[in-house]
Amino acid sequence: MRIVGLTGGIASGKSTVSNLFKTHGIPVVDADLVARDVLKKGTGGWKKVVSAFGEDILQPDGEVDRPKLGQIVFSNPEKRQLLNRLLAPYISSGIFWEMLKLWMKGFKVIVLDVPLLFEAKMDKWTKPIIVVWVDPETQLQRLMLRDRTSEDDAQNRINAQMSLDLKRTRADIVIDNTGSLEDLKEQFQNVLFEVTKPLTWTEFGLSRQGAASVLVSIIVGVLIFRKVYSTESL
Ligand SMILES: CC(C)(COP(=O)(O)OP(=O)(O)OC[C@H]1O[C@@H](n2cnc3c(N)ncnc32)[C@H](O)[C@@H]1O)[C@@H](O)C(=O)NCCC(=O)NCCS
Ligand SMILES: Nc1ncnc2c1ncn2[C@@H]1O[C@H](COP(=O)(O)OP(=O)(O)OP(=O)(O)O)[C@@H](O)[C@H]1O
Repeated sequence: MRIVGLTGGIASGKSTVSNLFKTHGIPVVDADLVARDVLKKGTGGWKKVVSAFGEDILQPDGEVDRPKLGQIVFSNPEKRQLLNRLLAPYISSGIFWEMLKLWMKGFKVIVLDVPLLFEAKMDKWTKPIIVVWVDPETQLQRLMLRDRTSEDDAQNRINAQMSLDLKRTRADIVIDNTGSLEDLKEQFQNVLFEVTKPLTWTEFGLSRQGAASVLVSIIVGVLIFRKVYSTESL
């Protein structure tokens, strides 16, 4: 199985690119959605976060008040690191289960959309790594427009991540999303071509079909060995 890493900065356009992959039949594991699930009321992640941050971060219905928690962690690096530490094990196992489901369905190429791919050191599991880059001013404007936040809040969120310029140096493929959606779709065609190239032997071995071939080869090998051995001992 080929595990493609998709990352970038906040509001750089990862979800927009993810949607393009999905419309071309390539499944995407979205780390933001996994992170939402592990923070739902009553889950292990929720319990850890409530005991560390207190019940003040809860809405009247007991769910986490996400904007409120966001205000706290995006303006305070220590609290952000604490939240990351508490949720990281739940997020990684959530991503693993999503990948396993896709593996069992027989998908040969999947995309992991993880905003913190480098920060969480998950880049070592993915190849190629795609970074969706955007120029800083466009990023700020798109973030403020999408989340209807102030410039200060938006800048805090941007500063909470590794810089996009650094991320692009660690990419195999860079998508420059500063232009229009049409520009993006044009670049995406080349990306799709790269990502859907025939699998390498290692990638094939990691796919369900590859694992099944290895298993069948082992069974056939054992049967031949037993046949040869039993004829020889006659
Ligand atoms: C703080 C929370 C509650 C704020 O929720 P909110 O709904 O406002 O934002 P949302 O989850 O949609 O995230 C939006 C974007 O913020 C950025 N972001 C989220 N968490 C972090 C973080 N810990 N550090 C840096 N950037 C982050 C990502 O680019 C993400 O795409 C939420 O982001 C959260 O639980 N974060 C910790 C979990 C995490 O690390 N998520 C990233 C998945 S790898
Ligand atoms: N090329 C583009 N032209 C104009 N607007 C765009 C373009 N690409 C994305 N956008 C808009 O910019 C905003 C951010 O894009 P998107 O939500 O895809 O970013 P993201 O990287 O997934 O963000 P996050 O890290 O918060 O999940 C969205 O409102 C989206 O519609």
